[in-house]
Amino acid sequence: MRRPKVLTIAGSDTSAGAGIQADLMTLADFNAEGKTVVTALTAQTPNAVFAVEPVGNRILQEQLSAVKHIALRGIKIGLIVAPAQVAIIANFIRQLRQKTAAELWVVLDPVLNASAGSQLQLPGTLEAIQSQLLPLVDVITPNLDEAEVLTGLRPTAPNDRVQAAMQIQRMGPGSVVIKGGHDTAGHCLDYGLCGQNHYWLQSPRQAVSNSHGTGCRFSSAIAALLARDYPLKDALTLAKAYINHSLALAKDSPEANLPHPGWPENIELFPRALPNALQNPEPLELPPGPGFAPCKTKPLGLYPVVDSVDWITRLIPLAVKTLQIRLKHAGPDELRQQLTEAIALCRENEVQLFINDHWQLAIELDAYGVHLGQEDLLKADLSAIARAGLRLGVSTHGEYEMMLAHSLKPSYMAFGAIFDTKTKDMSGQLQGTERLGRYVRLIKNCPQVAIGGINADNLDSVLATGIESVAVVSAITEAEDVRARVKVFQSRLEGLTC
Ligand SMILES: Cc1ncc(COP(=O)(O)OP(=O)(O)O)c(N)n1
Ligand SMILES: Cc1nc(C(=O)O)sc1CCOP(=O)(O)O
Ligand SMILES: [Mg+2]
Repeated sequence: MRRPKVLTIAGSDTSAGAGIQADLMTLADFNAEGKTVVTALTAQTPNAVFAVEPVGNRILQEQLSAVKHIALRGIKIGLIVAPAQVAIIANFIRQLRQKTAAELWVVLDPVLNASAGSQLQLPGTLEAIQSQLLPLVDVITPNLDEAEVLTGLRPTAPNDRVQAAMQIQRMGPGSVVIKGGHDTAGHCLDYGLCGQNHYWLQSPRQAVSNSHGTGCRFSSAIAALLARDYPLKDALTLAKAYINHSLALAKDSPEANLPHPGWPENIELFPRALPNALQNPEPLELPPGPGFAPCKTKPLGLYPVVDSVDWITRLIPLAVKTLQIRLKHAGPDELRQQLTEAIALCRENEVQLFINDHWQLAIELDAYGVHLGQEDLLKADLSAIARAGLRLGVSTHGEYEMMLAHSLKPSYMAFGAIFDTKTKDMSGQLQGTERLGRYVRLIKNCPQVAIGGINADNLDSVLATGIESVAVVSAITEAEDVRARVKVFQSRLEGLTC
């Protein structure tokens, strides 16, 4: 799917800073093809609304009929001005869902804040949205004012944000994103309740004289990204980076529209992912001191991940310089014995050996490095790993996890799973080469490794992204001729650095 089709159902804004005009430009920035259904005409500048006129029910219905045959992957809903409009739109979504088995994401930007709401909406619209539309919505993106209108509680503190999101979730939407753009602290804290998972994103507050249209852009970006099969946590991360970029480029004029800056490509403008703002409203802290030791060999090159000392013994004579031992089923005695042998063998042969998961043993046995997944990362004593001089490699699956890992300045970051793999269930976490290319361009000063489903046949497409190291399991361990397979990988990877 190159350019998924996404419909925006919203009001027209004469200033083009918000509404359907801003939605279309945002959808284009995220490579989605926009379709439009107009709910109202407005006459406005970035800072004043002069007139709002709802379109009649018949023309609203006709517009929806005209797009109902399009294979839509996403719908973004913005301004709705009358209860009758809510009923027509809800009916349209119900019919579309009945008609097609394909996934259709519906994102609602509720445009409900008390002051604008009183100017823009007819009485009964809010109640109609709550009773008829919310049960059909996948993601709702209220700001603090709108969350307060929906729940009666202003969710200022992180815990209130969770409570408010849960309350809104009970009204129907599977996911609730409470935007922190109106936070008064030095940072904005955005919170996503996605099913039962909690995601927190922190960005420095940017004071601009006109932030008109940020809500429209944010929700349109999310709709486009969901339509492109991004998981919601990654869509949030990218949508926030987009808003941050737009605000950073804003002209200091109340009349100037915020720019549409294109796909986010500057890591400095990405939000920081916080593991759990309830326990700790700060980003994961870098361990004090010099941080994690760098890897000696850069790039890591071919990086086989194996499950025994036997495999390490076979691969060392083939000039493999980076290895990982990944033991998932060994009991404590066998684990200690295998790791002790593997570490000694690799040290003797100047091979960089990473221990998967078992960071305490890795420290105790003075290993070269450890590799941790995101969940282990939150439980591990990162300062102890850094103090002991061990390298740290971190798994990431998408932009949200990438931002969590990036704040730690690890010795390398792994991006996966690039392709489907039989070695581990990675469903819902496949990245593909287009996304891999974006990670490679974003992360400038940390060695990078791609993993997941990489084999001799698809290696060229992986290397075309600019990645210089690949971690593989089955491509090596299931090769008929291991020596020949290692050579294939080595020659293509070495070719990159010649
Ligand atoms: C290089 C590399 N990248 C990713 C992984 C996956 O690690 P993790 O997320 O900890 O999952 P398990 O390997 O423990 O199943 C890896 N091992 N190596
Ligand atoms: C262990 C593992 N971790 C992944 C991740 O994306 O984090 S993918 C993966 C399996 C890699 O095996 P193969 O090379 O056989 O596909
Ligand atoms: Mg692990």
